Amino acid sequence: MTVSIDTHSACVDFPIFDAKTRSLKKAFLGKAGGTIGRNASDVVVVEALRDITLSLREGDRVGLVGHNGAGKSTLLRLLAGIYEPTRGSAVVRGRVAPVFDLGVGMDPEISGYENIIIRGLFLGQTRKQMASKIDEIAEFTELGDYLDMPLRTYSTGMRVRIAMGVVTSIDPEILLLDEGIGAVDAEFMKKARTRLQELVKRSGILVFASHSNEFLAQLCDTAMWIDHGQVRQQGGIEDVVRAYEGDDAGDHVAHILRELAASDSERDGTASDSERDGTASDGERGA
Ligand SMILES: Nc1ncnc2c1ncn2[C@@H]1O[C@H](COP(=O)(O)OP(=O)(O)OP(=O)(O)O)[C@@H](O)[C@H]1O
Repeated sequence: MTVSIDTHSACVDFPIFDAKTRSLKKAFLGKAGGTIGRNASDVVVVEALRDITLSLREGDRVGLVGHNGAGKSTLLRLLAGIYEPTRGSAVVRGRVAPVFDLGVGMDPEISGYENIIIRGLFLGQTRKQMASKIDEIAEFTELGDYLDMPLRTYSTGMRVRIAMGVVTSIDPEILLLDEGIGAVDAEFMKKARTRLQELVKRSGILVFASHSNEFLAQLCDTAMWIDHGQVRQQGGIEDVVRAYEGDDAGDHVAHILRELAASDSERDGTASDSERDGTASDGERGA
C-alpha cells in the first residue's frame, strides 16, 4: 500500500461552552493561540485550524514550526485521526504511529518488560513483533534488573528510556512526532538521536512539530509554518525558519544542514553495517 496524507480545506474548531463572552474582543488576534470566534449556533469557538490543504507522499519529512497555540499539535492530532475536521477533509492512508506523549500507554503496576510490549501494541505493533525486539530494546535502555520491577518504581528519565526504546524500534508507515521527545537527559539523547534518525529513515512519512531548530534540521527536509491555524509558508527548512524566526535562526539551520551533509559524506566513504542494514529495511518496508 502506498502511504499518503491529503487534507483539503480542513478546519478544526473547539467549541467552548463556558467562555466568558463579555470579555471577548471580536476579531482580536493575539500573538499566541488560534482565532476566537463564534460558530453558526453563536457558541464561542477556538478556530485551531483553518483551511489546511496539504498533500504528503512517501519520503516526505515535514517539520511544523509556529508560535504557541498556532495549531501544530492540533494538526498532528487531526492526521492521527484523534480529531475529525469540523469542515473540509483529511484522508490518511497508511499505519500511523502517533508519538505525542511518551507516557501514554504505560501502566505503573506492571514491569518494564511488560510495558515495552504494551507500549509497542499501542503503536500498532503485534505481540510477536515486540517479542522479537524486546532483548534489543532492553539493552538500549540500560535498565538491567529494573526491567523486572513495576514501572512505578522508575524515575521520569527511566520511563522515558523505555518509551524511547520502544518508539525507535518500530517500523511506522506514517510517523507523527510531537516535540516532547526532546526532553531527555543529554547523554541519553546523544545515544537516542542516532536511533531516532534511523527510525525517521525507515518511516514512509514524517510530520514533526518542534521548537528546536536543531532537531528539525536533523530530522526534516521541508517545513511548514503554521500561524494562527493557517499555513503561512511551506518550503525548504532553512527558508521557512528564516521567514518565521529571522536571519540568525536561518543561518543556524543552514550551518546544521552543512554539518550534517559533511558527516553524511564522511560516513558514505566507509559505509557501516548499520547503514547497510538501514538501506535494506528501507527496501523491505511497505511490502
Ligand atoms: N482541547 C482543546 N480545547 C479548546 N481549545 C484547544 C484545545 N486544544 C487546543 N486548543 C486551542 O487550539 C489552538 C491550537 O493549539 P495547539 O495545541 O494545536 O497549538 P501548538 O501550535 O501545538 O502550540 P504549542 O507550540 O504551544 O504546543 C490554541 O488556541 C489552543 O488554545
